[in-house]
Amino acid sequence: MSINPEWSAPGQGGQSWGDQPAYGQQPPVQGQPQPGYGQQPPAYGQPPVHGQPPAYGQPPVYGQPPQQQPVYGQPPQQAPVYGQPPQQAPVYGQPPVYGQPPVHGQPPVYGQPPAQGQQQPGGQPAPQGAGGDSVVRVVWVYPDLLSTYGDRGNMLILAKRAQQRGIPVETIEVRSDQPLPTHADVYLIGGGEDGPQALAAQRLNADGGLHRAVNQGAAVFAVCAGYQLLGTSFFAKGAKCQGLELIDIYSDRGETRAVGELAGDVDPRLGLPRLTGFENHGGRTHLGPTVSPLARVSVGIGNDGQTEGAWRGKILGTYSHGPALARNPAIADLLLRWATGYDTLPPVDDTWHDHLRNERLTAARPNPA
Ligand SMILES: NC(=O)CC[C@H](N)C(=O)O
Repeated sequence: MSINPEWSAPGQGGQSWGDQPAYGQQPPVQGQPQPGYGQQPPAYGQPPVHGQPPAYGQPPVYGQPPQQQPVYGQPPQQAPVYGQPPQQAPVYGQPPVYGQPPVHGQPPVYGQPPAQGQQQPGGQPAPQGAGGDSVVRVVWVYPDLLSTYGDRGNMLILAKRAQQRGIPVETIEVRSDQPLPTHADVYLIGGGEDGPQALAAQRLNADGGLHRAVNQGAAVFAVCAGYQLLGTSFFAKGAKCQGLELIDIYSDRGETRAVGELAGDVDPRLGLPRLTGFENHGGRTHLGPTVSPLARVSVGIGNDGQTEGAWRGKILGTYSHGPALARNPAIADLLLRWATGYDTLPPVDDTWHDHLRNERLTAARPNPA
């Protein structure tokens, strides 16, 4: 992936929301199936045997009534009867709603069977993540080098929120002396001190697995040191280090260390509530024209006191620890939607996340205007 060498100077470029398409309007990633009309829900378990009714949880067979995929915490819905019209007719031009069959041209909703008559032999494959099947695979990259302020929680929250929806999920922790698997759907990279951060960047560049995974359409969520090393360069222990060049950012050092609460209003195209987190970093990050800031800072420093984090496609970086996905569960759901191709996920109980968010956002002291 090439990076535009003519980056704007800090504070001049990449500071607007840019013209990236919003989620749901992203251009297709090469080699990735696009969810749409006539697609099947993800397959679970074994393929059905010819002449046998499909077992619970298996994909529907053409000519047989599709069965409802169960959703954790939801009562099973009645499967449509062959020869009978579906109970709810899809409405053209309406966004998909959980509990309704998929609409032509719209991504399907997790847990819904295709509507009767939409099932086509030889149709499009089911929406799926970069791993090529219905299991969402989450790799936690180098926890032996990059894991500060509870970054492990990001993996736990992501897995928990998948399980709560009945989405099969596999978590894989990959140490820095192991090759990085390239078949996963989401890669999590945590924060770290300068020395381990520099070593992690060297090893990730030598391994090449993260680059291959991104080219195959995997999502990346990176925090602090992990965020900095996604760019072209960063500073560690006073030395300029080569980054992964996966996004159009670079980092230098600030005059002071940024330590404390971090909050901001997220790029509206991502459809997320306010960002909240804890930051502790010496680096300052500058965005080129091909990435967008994740948020506009209202509390703390983030990239440079104005913007915080960056995103492009399915790569998202932030200075927010906390862990970030415990404080911002909507980001976890965004990653799950990117991984599964589903536009909508069933809601889950966010009571404790909301308590945490309210408490932290209330405690945070806004920057002077
Ligand atoms: N918390 C972190 O990940 C720190 C990142 C980096 N070492 C810095 O100080 O900027």
